[in-house]
Amino acid sequence: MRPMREVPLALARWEELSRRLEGRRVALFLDYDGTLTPIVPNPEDARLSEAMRTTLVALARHYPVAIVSGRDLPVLKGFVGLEGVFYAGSHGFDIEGPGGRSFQLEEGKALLPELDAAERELAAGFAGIPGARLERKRFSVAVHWRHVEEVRAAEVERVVDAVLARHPRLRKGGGKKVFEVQPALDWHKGRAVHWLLRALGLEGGDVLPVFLGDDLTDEDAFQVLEGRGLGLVVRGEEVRPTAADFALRDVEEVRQFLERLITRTGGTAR
Ligand SMILES: O=P(O)(O)OC[C@H]1O[C@H](O[C@H]2O[C@H](CO)[C@@H](O)[C@H](O)[C@H]2O)[C@H](O)[C@@H](O)[C@@H]1O
Repeated sequence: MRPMREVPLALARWEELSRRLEGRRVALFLDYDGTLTPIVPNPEDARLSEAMRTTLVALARHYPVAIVSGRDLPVLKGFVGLEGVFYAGSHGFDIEGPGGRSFQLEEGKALLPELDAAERELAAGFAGIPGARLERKRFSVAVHWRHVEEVRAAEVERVVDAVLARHPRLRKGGGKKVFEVQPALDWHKGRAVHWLLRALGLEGGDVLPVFLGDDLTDEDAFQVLEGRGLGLVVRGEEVRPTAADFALRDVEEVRQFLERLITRTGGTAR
């Protein structure tokens, strides 16, 4: 891990980066919010731009592509809406892989009634906090506090912690002005990337998995790929430490990076 600002910018170091791709079969794993779409005030407004959609269509012709997100799987598929791309929702607990193969973590399914109970308790707890908003995904409940008054933000976390104290088999994750209440299991985006690589028959040493993401939950994937693949962090204004190898400044740089992958000479198509 190193400070975000010390991570070299991918586009500025393109020659060096593209040498690491040479002779390898590249597989792409892309986060959604903050990576393919800019962060916006309301989750339902985070729509893919036409430019990014066009880029993804071309990308998927050249490389295996999976979108790995904290979003609910059906919502994610609806937003992206592309065939020939694989999808992992609920932070990797709910996957739609190649050949119609799907995966839902069994231990996670067993905890769904507990998640339902926590969701009800969270809703009751937030009744008195204007701006707090719940977003239910199959395997997690996002507690958005972006629209909560600054002075009351700590109250949101207290409600989440109180609910979790009654549900020790659930845990709290973090993100951009959001807490995620999810099964306390050893499963995350990095494990989902492994599952997808296996399902795609891409476990060999000639394969280079490349993960692009902007948030804390993407760090699990960067760590899993350390020494094995490449991690690119979309850094925005953030200053936290990261395990990523390279950085991109924003969503537009993500698109430019993906375009370079499409057009690079000697690229290893699938
Ligand atoms: O793993 P991701 O694809 O990055 O999803 C992470 C969470 O993203 C969404 O929330 C965040 O983006 C919203 C839209 O820009 C923003 O309004 C919100 O404040 C952010 O926290 C999504 O709503 C969550 O379900 C995802 O887990």
